[in-house]
Amino acid sequence: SHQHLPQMNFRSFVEALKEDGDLVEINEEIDPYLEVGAIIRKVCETDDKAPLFNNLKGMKDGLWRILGAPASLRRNPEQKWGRLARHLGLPPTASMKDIQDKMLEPANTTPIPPNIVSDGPVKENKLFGDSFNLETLPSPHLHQSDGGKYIQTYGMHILESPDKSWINWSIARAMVHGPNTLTGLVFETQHNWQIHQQWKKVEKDVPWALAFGVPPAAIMAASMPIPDGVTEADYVGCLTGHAIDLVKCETNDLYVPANAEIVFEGTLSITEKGPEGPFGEMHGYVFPGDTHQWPIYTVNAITYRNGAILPVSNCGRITDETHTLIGSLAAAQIRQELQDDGFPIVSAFAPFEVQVTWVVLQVDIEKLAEMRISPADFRQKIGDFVFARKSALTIHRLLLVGPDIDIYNFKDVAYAFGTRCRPIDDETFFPEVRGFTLIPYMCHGFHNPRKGGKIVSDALMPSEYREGRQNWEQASFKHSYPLEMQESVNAKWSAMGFNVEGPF
Ligand SMILES: Cc1cc2c3c(c1C)C(C)(C)C[C@@H](O)N3c1c(nc(O)[nH]c1=O)N2C[C@H](O)[C@H](O)[C@H](O)COP(=O)(O)O
Ligand SMILES: [K+]
Ligand SMILES: [Mn+2]
Repeated sequence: SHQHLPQMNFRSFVEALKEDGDLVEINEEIDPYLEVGAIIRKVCETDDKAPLFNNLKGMKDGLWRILGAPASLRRNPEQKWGRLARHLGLPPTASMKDIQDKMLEPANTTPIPPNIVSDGPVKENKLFGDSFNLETLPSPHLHQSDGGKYIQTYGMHILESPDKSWINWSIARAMVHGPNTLTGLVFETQHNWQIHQQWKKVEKDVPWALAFGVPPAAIMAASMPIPDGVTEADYVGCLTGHAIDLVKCETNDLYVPANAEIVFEGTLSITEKGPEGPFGEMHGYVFPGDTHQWPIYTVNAITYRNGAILPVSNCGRITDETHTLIGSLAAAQIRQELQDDGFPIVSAFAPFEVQVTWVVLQVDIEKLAEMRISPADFRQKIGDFVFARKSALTIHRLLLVGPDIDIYNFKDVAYAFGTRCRPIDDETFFPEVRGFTLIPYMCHGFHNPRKGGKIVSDALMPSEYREGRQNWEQASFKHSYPLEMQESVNAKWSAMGFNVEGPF
């Protein structure tokens, strides 16, 4: 198949999906009120092709088409992660481990700063002041009980620290608030919150840009909790091997990807707030009427490409971008930080079946045995380290497993959790650490919504701690029969008349 260069722009990414047969173009008129959302939601729940809506009710002056489910799953098990792989120029058969390893390549390497250009496709059309109205643009109303039209679910917020030492790119939701205003989450410990705090100190509203349809490698970095102070643009340069082209905004001194589909330019208020939410979120719930006050973004200008495409993530029940990206990339970053601190962790993944509220950590049991550490001490050390870090903001359980478990296969994870982790005695509780309020058992549960509710569950067994080995065999086809027996049975499987399908 075509070996794609790292996707340096959103359009070639959409073309790659089309070439892969992973795109459904919808040219009949679709209503951005619920109909777009319903189609994207069904795509996410059935791992179907990405929908490209070319004819939205209310489209005007080329604003806008919509691409749904930009980084959700493919049904074909050989290409389960293909849509994510295409974000990074990896082959569509890449594994999640390949994708996480690729996203960690720039860690601890020299950054490749962006390339400043004077023009680009994103400058093909420009609207200023009252020549646009966010309330009449075809912004999608994604879930029936959402508090507003969530125009921003897969765009990239661009914020610069007052001292210009740090430019952060990140995804955070935002909904239409007025003709030229949005309200959106600015969540404590996130980098948009950290920078917002810095501008509060200098008592100035935050210069802001929101770029939609950015180079796919950029939106992956925007979704990843890379370290405080690291400029995502430099990280993306490492990721793709070449400097990313940026062009200056019309109305402020921020820079945006020159080939972005759409850019909003404006300010993020340090004083004004407005009603935001509820929103059908990453854990699969909407609590009708659950509206809160969050900061107001003011849009002063819109620039956009001809035929501009707005990418939309309609999140909720699995599987969508909040699972494939928030879970997987937080897990990758947690792995990196544990390894940098000398912990014997091989890989990490947030299972979709628990709406990415856990991270499963694969432990190198030979190294673990050399540490001569008790289970209680190891759990305490790991929990104290991880739960104090921003990268684990969204994670409430760490599950420790040995080498015979495929952490990307929940059947394997549940098998280990259900049989090797003795409730109470093999678990360590963390009631004092920062909690993730978005999880329903936090914000709508019985207890403190901001603190505690985190745990390390240990599915490592005594022989793994003491001898660095597993003193059992799985009673399974792969582990209870000599390899030649497995091979001979597999060789004659279909001839015997068994179903040729199957994971073997
Ligand atoms: C991929 C993706 C990531 C996020 C979100 C979405 C998608 C699709 C929404 C669909 C919009 C839903 C919303 O929950 N959302 C979201 C969010 N983080 C927030 O603080 N607030 C949010 O509203 N992240 C996660 C953040 O993007 C990551 O935590 C990232 O690490 C942040 O960047 P940084 O602060 O570390 O630089
Ligand atoms: K980020
Ligand atoms: Mn960041």
